Amino acid sequence: MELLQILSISFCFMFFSFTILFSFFSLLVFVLRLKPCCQCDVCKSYLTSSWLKDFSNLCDWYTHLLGKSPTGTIHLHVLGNTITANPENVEYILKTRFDNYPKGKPFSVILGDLLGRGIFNVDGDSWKFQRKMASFELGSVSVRMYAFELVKTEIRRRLIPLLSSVAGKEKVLDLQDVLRRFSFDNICKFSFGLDPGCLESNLPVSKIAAAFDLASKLSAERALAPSPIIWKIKRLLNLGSEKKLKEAIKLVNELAETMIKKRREMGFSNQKDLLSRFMTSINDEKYLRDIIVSFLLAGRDTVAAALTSFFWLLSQNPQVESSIRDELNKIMGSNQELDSFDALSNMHYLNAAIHESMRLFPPVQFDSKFAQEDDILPDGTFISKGTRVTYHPYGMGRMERIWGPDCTEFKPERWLKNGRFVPESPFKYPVFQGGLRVCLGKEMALVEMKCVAIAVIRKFNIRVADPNEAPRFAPGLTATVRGGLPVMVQEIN
Ligand code: HEM
Repeated sequence: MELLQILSISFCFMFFSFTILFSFFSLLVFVLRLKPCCQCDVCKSYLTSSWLKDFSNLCDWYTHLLGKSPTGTIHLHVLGNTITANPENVEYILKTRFDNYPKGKPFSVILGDLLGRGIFNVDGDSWKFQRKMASFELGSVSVRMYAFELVKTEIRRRLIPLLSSVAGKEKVLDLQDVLRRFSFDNICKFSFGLDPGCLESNLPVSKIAAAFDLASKLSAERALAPSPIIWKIKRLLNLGSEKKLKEAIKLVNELAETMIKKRREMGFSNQKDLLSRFMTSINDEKYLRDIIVSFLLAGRDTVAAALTSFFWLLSQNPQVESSIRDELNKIMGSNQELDSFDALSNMHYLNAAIHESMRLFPPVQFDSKFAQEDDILPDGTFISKGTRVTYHPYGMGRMERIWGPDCTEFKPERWLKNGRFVPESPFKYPVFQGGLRVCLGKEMALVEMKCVAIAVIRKFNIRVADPNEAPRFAPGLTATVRGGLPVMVQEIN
């Protein structure tokens, strides 16, 4: 007994000594890695957060710096991050030298606990395999029709009744929350054939949605730290935000496992959803869980973010809203509901308004890669091996040299030629990324956004409760407005 006690005391002593030594050593590495000698204004401003005096969003400050840079490229030395808003550089990174700019290990470590080996977090063969499977599924017309029907059902059964229930009642509704619930239900139905019912009229608390939100927020916050050492120590000691992250991921895992189990019980061989397709060729439960989580992330927050800023912009620009109404009246006549998928392709003005809205408010505001080898970007910027290279869709959408002097105005007309929508180069407008890893859900997302826009604009006037307040974003993997988007709803007679 005594021997056991002595052994356990010695073990505890050794464990704590090791932890303290490790923490001390890590702190030393952190201080050295911070490059305190970098006294440039940008780094000082980042470290002291003094940029907050002039800008309410980090991406607005970056946009300002990118606009001032003659090359459209800036450096945040303390983060080892080169940020560019130069379309030639973006094409070079995403297409020409794709192999030299993978997601890289630092990124996959930051998001690894949440995303595991899911498509967003891997390079090489594992990425190729998932991309091939998912693009086969998402690329076919029949699948888009299936998505169209699912979205229409969610609109008819849940979104419209919910908006009608608050219409004209002087009641403030958080539209961002409603849209997140809407897109969560859709992506779950589409990807897994299961309906979480988040947009039921009593707005139930969804454990998986809440755990998922917290996990993606805390994972994204890891990337904001000047050194990974801090969160790694916290993770090792299971402290603070890392403790919360671990708990949230545990819940996500449990619920994802339940989804896989349910799908198995229901049978998957004849189903149309993505999970069933993957289940026919993958037996590894952990891998299936990672795929599920990646698709939730891909399809939920992005669409909700895009629609939230779309309705904010419409409420600031009523002339755009009435031009959309005119187009809908012309194409749909007196029909309240869109009956044919093909009619969407004739709505050029609506398509232009949606693209224009994501130019100013891209759901993915920036995206980083890591250089495999030393390189020189087309604008002459030297990139050393291991550097984080970030392209910045938010900044790019607001660059005068790309979009002209009216770049900050919301003008769908800039996308139209003779009344027809004309797309832009994905490297000038990398909202869905571009090159070899271009978004696989782009067409589906556009269908979903158009269906919501049509249904809501034809039936309601949405007015933002505080129209003078510009969106302020919370740190996260996708753009999320702090405090949501409080709106008032009126039904059109
Ligand atoms: C407005 C909505 C959307 C936007 C703005 C958007 C944007 C993006 C961006 C920027 C990426 C690149 C991310 C990276 O590599 O780091 C991406 C990748 C991806 N997106 Fe989307 N997305 C949207 C909706 C969707 C939807 C609805 C789905 C699926 C149902 C989807 C599926 C994917 C997948 C699977 C990838 C990974 C592609 C790869 O790595 O090869 N996206 N998306």
